[in-house]
Amino acid sequence: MTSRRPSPEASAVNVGGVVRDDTPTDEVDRREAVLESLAGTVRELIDAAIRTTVEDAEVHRIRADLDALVARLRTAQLPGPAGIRYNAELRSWNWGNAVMGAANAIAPPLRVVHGPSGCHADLVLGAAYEGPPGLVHGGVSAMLLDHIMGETASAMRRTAFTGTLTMRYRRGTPLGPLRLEAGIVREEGRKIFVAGSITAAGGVTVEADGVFVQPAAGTGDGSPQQAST
Ligand SMILES: CCCCCCCCCCCCCC(=O)SCCNC(=O)CCNC(=O)[C@H](O)C(C)(C)COP(=O)(O)OP(=O)(O)OC[C@H]1O[C@@H](n2cnc3c(N)ncnc32)[C@H](O)[C@@H]1OP(=O)(O)O
Repeated sequence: MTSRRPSPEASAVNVGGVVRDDTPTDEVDRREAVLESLAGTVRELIDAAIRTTVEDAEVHRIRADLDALVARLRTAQLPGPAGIRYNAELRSWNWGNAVMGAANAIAPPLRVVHGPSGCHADLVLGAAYEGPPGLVHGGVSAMLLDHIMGETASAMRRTAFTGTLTMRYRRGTPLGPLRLEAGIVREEGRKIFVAGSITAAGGVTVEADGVFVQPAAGTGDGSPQQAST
């Protein structure tokens, strides 16, 4: 580990809940790739743990090995959640985010593409996201739509919190490849109305309407425009 790795304790300045961190962008990129690789393996671990059929004694041995690995990771830890950080170049990173955090193995993770008429994301959900047999858990569908609709509302240039999210589950969403889409319907003052959907091989499975609210001036999180997440 180099001494220039992201080190909030050393260089961070808290700005209203979003943390200024003067780690250079190339160092952030490097560290992000390292943590993303770890998260990918942990994601594999989650899937393997759900689907394993190895005998009990082997499960206990694997658990002991994993306990040792957890202890090694815990030798140097942030004091709390990862939060959102940004540097002077407005490179931002929120590695713990539940939906798109690069270091978060329970995030699918989502890679949102911004286009002229909204956002979309393609992803594949496996066994870790199951609700009804073979189908995506309804809360997971809501989480994914909340995120892509919120990111659409924010357009990477303003803060917008979810005020109201209304879901219509048209039919079961199968585990496997999915597409999320979201677009702004209209804006009224600080309110941004957004529509979103999940599409599987057979068509749309979930539709959502959301009202996202920009907090009144002085009550936002003080974050900058996000150059990247
Ligand atoms: C800059 C960086 C960008 C980064 C982007 C990265 C992507 C991030 C993607 C993240 C995605 C994930 C996103 C997440 O997960 S965000 C996490 C989940 N959401 C929250 O935690 C929000 C909690 N609630 C609040 O903070 C406040 O209640 C908010 C900010 C929502 C409003 O508090 P505020 O004090 O400001 O409100 P106001 O009373 O002055 O009313 C103002 C107007 O708004 C209307 N209203 C109020 N409440 C609601 C409501 N619940 N539904 C519909 N409408 C509502 C109200 O009628 C009024 O309209 P009008 O009467 O003027 O017509």
